[in-house]
Amino acid sequence: MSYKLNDFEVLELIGSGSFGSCYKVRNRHTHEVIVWKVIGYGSLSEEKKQLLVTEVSLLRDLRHPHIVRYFDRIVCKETKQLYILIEYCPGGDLATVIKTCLRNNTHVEERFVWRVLYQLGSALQTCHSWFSSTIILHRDIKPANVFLDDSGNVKLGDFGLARKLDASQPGCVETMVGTPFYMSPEVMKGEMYNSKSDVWSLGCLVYELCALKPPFHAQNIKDLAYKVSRGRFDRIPHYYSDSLHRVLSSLLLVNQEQRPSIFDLVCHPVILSHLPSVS
Ligand SMILES: CN(C)CCCNS(=O)(=O)c1cccc(Nc2nc(OCC3CCCCC3)c3[nH]cnc3n2)c1
Repeated sequence: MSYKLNDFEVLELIGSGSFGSCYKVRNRHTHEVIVWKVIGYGSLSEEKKQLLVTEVSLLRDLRHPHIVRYFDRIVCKETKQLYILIEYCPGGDLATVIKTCLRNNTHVEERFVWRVLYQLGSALQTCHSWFSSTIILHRDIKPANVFLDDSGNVKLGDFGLARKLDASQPGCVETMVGTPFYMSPEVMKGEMYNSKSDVWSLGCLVYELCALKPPFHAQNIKDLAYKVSRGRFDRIPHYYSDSLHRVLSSLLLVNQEQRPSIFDLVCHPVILSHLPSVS
């Protein structure tokens, strides 16, 4: 079914990003609450228009319980705006969770950390799977791109920088993308971004969820690159278990050959042992 703008009532602005603005809207007929991202494409460069087309086409292909669901898009030629209709996540984003912990001097429960690790790992497994004959690299995994539903489950969003890799030419896409603090050693060295770079970023995100700061931080990209290349970081706080520290240390191995794939991660016995028992 294709929608019209008038099928929706705007409830509130959730926030704005480099792409445009994000609104919470209600379907006037079904009363379903969703999000629409409004993107003005009139002044976009051809490259940015391509990024936009990429995000929409990727989201349409990706169906997973831990990836925000894409519903449809509406093009308004008069105003040169694209409305991307996406699943609303009432729990907000992990960036807000981290800020709240810092403000209240609290920390995230280990049970939740394992849940985030497994759920984002299974979302990335779908992206990195070959069955769809392409590999999708998210390339901008960060707390502000991970949202919570109303049951405390996480959903990976914002595939604006994602890229499809043709399975016949496996491996890589261009370099130097994503959040600098989460940039992997290989990307810092100017090598190609690949699926193990997403694994590194996942390790940085889960580390930050525990320590409330990224594993590698510096005042400038040169010092950051040096720290990342050495791969040394403080242990997560001692109220988190050694097994969690060991799993995070494996995701943050400088040598990408030694770093587990997303498939290794989601099948790892220690991850599976922390999943809620099915009653
Ligand atoms: C970076 N944040 C601190 C911004 C403050 C805004 N609060 S928040 O923590 O995101 C928040 C609060 C309440 C509900 C939601 N739900 C939500 N938000 C999305 O995107 C937010 C948008 C992302 C790009 C930058 C602007 C904000 C969704 N995208 C798909 N489903 C979405 N569901 C988010």
